[in-house]
Amino acid sequence: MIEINNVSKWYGQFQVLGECSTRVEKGDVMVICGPSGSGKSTLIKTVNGLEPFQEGQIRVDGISVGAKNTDLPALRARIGMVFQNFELFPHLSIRDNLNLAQVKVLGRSVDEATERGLRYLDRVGLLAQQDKFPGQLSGGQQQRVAIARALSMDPIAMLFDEPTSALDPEMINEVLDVMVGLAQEGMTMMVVTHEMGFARKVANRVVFMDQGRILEDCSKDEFFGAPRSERARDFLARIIH
Ligand SMILES: Nc1ncnc2c1ncn2[C@@H]1O[C@H](COP(=O)(O)OP(=O)(O)OP(=O)(O)O)[C@@H](O)[C@H]1O
Repeated sequence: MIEINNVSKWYGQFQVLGECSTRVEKGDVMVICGPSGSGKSTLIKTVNGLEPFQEGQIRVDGISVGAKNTDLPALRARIGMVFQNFELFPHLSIRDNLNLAQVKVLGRSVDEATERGLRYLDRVGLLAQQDKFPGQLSGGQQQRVAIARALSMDPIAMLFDEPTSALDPEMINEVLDVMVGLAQEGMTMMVVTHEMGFARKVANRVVFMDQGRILEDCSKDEFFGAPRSERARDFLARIIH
């Protein structure tokens, strides 16, 4: 469903991604982990066209990403993305945050968009908040709205870029619980996270990155059991106590 082939990217002389290749099949839950600055966010953002790259190819459900004529709105309608900082529109109500892209990108009527948006808002437990504005919600609630907004576009896959790292500790689980539910329902997911508990619980694949390279691309059991690279062993030793 998502195919990343030999993708390289440079900022000037600095190579942020080096010949990265991996594949995500339907129903995969891939956790991407690695030290700070290893290129995880950059890699995930190349998948929906947010980060251009100089070499390699990416294909998402048959759409070629990075090619000059990529249909970015079509791509982003198929792939849901959830960011560290929620990226909700502060001046719009929660209901309108959920409606906007459905109406503008998918051409749904406001009634249809509202009906779908509220269904997903209910699913993340926030139906009662529909008239509020993002600033009136907690960080964990805002992130759940961001997930509901992405789901209301009927994505074929969801990308999560450190979705809990801007949250206070007591709010992390409410967001992870929604993500665990999605994974268990079979949603295809790529998740950049430091939450190794989440990875152990629901990932079926783990990619470990270091200095822009993919050093491990294996099953969860292989990764947590016996990672091949010394860098991954060091990383696990440092983050798992
Ligand atoms: N616009 C930019 N210009 C120059 N360098 C950049 C730019 N954006 C990111 N980088 C660098 O690219 C490297 C990879 O960044 P990236 O955010 O992808 O890493 P990451 O693994 O997601 O890190 P973290 O876990 O800290 O979020 C870092 O060294 C970062 O400083």
